[in-house]
Parts: sequence; C-alpha cells; structure tokens
Amino acid sequence: MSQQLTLALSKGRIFEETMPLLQAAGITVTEDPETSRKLILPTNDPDVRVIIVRASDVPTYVQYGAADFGVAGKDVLLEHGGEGLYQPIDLNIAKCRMSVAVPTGFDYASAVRQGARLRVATKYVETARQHFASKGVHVDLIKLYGSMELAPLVGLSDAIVDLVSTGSTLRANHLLEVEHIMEISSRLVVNQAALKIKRERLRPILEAFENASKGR
Ligand SMILES: Nc1ncnc2c1ncn2[C@@H]1O[C@H](COP(=O)(O)OP(=O)(O)OP(=O)(O)O)[C@@H](O)[C@H]1O
Ligand SMILES: O=P(O)(O)OC[C@H]1O[C@H](OP(=O)(O)OP(=O)(O)O)[C@H](O)[C@@H]1O
Repeated sequence: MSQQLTLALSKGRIFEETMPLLQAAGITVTEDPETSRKLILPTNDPDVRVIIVRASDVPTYVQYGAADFGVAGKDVLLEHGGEGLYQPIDLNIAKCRMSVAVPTGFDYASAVRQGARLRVATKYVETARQHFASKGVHVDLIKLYGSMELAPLVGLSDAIVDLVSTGSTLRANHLLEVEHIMEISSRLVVNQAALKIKRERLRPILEAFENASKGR
C-alpha cells in the first residue's frame, strides 16, 4: 500500500527556496501558493502533498503529525523548543542572522556597562531571554509578532532582537546592529513517529534534500 506524505511549508522565501530541493527528489508542486488560495497543494506525485502554513506554525504541524515533515528556520525552531521533531538536515536556505539593534543615537555599550534595565521588543523572546541572561544584561522583553524595527522609533522599546540579512530594513529605520546573536538558516524537520513508520518512503527524499543542500 502506498503511503501518503504531507510536507509543511510557509509561503515566500521558504517555499521558493525549498522548490529546487524538492525537484532534486523528483517532486514538483503543481500550483503556486502566491496565486492559489488553496492551503493543500498537489504535486506531480499523487502520494505527496504540500500544506501551506505560517512559518512559525510549521513545527507544530510536524510535531503533532498533521504533516510528516516540514521546513522551518532555526529562529522558529528555537522558539518552538523542538519537541517531537527530528532535525536531520541544515538545508542552508533562508540564511540570515539574529541580532540586537538600537536607534543610531543610543549608546548600548554604556547602558549595558551601567547595568541599565533595557526594554527589548522581539518576536524571539526565548532566544532573546537566553542571550541576555548569558551576558548578564537586565531586560524587560516585549513580545511582538512583526515589524520589530518600529518599536524603538516610537518609544515602545530601547532595543530590538530581529533577523537581519542585507541590513537595509535597519538602515531605512536608522537602527544599528550592536550584537550578533547567531547565524540562522532553515532546517528540515521530521515527525519522529513518521520517521519510523514511513522510513522507506521518506528516505530517498531526505537523501535528495541532503545532497542538494550540500552544494549550496
Ligand atoms: N530577510 C531574511 N533573509 C533571509 N531569511 C530570512 C529573512 N527573514 C526571515 N528569514 C528566515 O525565513 C523564515 C521565514 O520567514 P518569513 O518572512 O517567510 O516568515 P515570518 O513572517 O517570519 O513568519 P510568520 O508568518 O510565522 O510570522 C524565518 O523564520 C527565517 O528563518
Ligand atoms: O536585513 P534585511 O535584508 O532588510 O532583512 C531583514 C528583514 O527581513 C525580515 O522581515 P520580512 O521577512 O518581513 O522582510 P522581507 O520579506 O522584506 O525580507 C526581518 O524580520 C527583517 O525585517
């Protein structure tokens, strides 16, 4: 009996950057999530389907087995905690870094030296909490769901923890990167039960992903 496989992806850069890896496994998604309103997309393989979810929801769908595997950023996986997930491959896609940034006029180093309590806005509260705790910096974390760069400009926070790639969003908002927290890329995540039950079906796909991502 053939086994159905469900892959969870988010729209945008993860979907786009995963397509060449899927193609290396002989799988083509036959509808475009940017134009289709469908959340379950067919592929050329009748046993493989792709579900479109929010980037931060990918680990949850995979954890509970609603998807057998998915692609999620390290930022998202650290916030989720990784429970129930096997993370075999760094796909080397959607690369960026997580950093602390402040308005250009704010003397972050002095504030930290003086032991000031800083208000930090971020979507990544768990990672930020660990980062500042490891440096002994006192912070009040303010949870946001997007557009972190706005927070210090309107007095919501002194600093932000956000993702940076080209730096153009920071520059456009007169913010300066003052600390590098970690490099970020996206990983393949697999439901632990699916890995056992559907091992034979998953194996060639995981191998193709691994080989294709090595060359990146
Ligand atoms: N500017 C960037 N350059 C490269 N990779 C990035 C960039 N911004 C985010 N990423 C990576 O891509 C992943 C998906 O980002 P995307 O913008 O599609 O979702 P999101 O808006 O962060 O998530 P959600 O919709 O759940 O709020 C992030 O989790 C991160 O790992
Ligand atoms: O350093 P940059 O290249 O400016 O990228 C950084 C921006 O990218 C991400 O946002 P989002 O995914 O909303 O932005 P994007 O789609 O414009 O990259 C992130 O939250 C930053 O705001």
